[in-house]
Amino acid sequence: MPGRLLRGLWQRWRRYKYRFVPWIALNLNRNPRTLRYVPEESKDKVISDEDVLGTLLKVFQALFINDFNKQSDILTMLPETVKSKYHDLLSVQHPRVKPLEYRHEQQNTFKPEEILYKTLGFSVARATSSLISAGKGVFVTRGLVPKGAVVSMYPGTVYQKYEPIFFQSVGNPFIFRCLDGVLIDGNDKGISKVVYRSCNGRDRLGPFKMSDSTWLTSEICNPLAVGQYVNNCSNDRAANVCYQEFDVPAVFPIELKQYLPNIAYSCDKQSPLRCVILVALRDIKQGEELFSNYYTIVS
Ligand SMILES: C[S@@+](CC[C@H](N)C(=O)[O-])C[C@H]1O[C@@H](n2cnc3c(N)ncnc32)[C@H](O)[C@@H]1O
Repeated sequence: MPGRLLRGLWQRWRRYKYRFVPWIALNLNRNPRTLRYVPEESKDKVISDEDVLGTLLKVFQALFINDFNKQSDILTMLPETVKSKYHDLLSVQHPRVKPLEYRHEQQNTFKPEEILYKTLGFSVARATSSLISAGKGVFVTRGLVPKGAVVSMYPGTVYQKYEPIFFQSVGNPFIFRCLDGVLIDGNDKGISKVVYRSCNGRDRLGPFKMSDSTWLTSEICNPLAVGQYVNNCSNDRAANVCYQEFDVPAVFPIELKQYLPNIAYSCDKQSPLRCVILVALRDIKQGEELFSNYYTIVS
């Protein structure tokens, strides 16, 4: 009898794909309604990888064009076809400025949040959570997030299952666990910050940055990279976003990698870079706080 019970518990634990380990240990019994069930791993995705890629490229391209006068080192290294694509995009967005003059002109750049709003029709930012003693949260500061939109990204260092994370994980509520056991450390302080910065420096290829580290500062270049601050839903605050994993394809433009807020802990070139994005589960209005579901059960 105890054997059957233990086996049952073990099977349930194996099916249980936890997201935030310390949080689950403390809160599972208190908040049973915050569990999210998905039928099988392959059905965990709410939107297609193509849609995720399309949105990221759209936002990153807009950020790149907005930063155009700071991108000259990168532009000189790009093939002519790619350069002319950006010049075309630039002339559509700034019709009165000739591309060659552009680098020398004082460009009127917009803030990244403004670019996000112009590109996707909404912006998001961190602020004190509407939940008592939940610290910071993430809010829709402008516009409307339509159902199915990529609303945020979960930044951080990506660890494969077998890589050492013990010291970074002690007392760290920002460790996110993917369905396949890959971990993402989204803490912007302490040892986690040092590790991310060091990996970011390691992977730089001349003028090409392979990831963005500005999410560790108050001047964020990629305005989507605030997903680690999204709080967990509760019995009276239903989840309005969910996590979705996304592996960056090999065809991802090298000049746009500077906006990816994730980096691999070890430089194993075999596996694609894992990112986690947050997708809106319904239309989310200006002023609303984002709530995700920290627990996912795959049955
Ligand atoms: C990934 S962090 C989220 C960001 C956090 N609010 C902050 O300001 O650092 C997870 C932590 O946020 C807090 N948190 C998340 N959801 C919560 C909720 N529904 N109620 C209270 N605290 C919450 C818990 O302290 C949890 O360990």
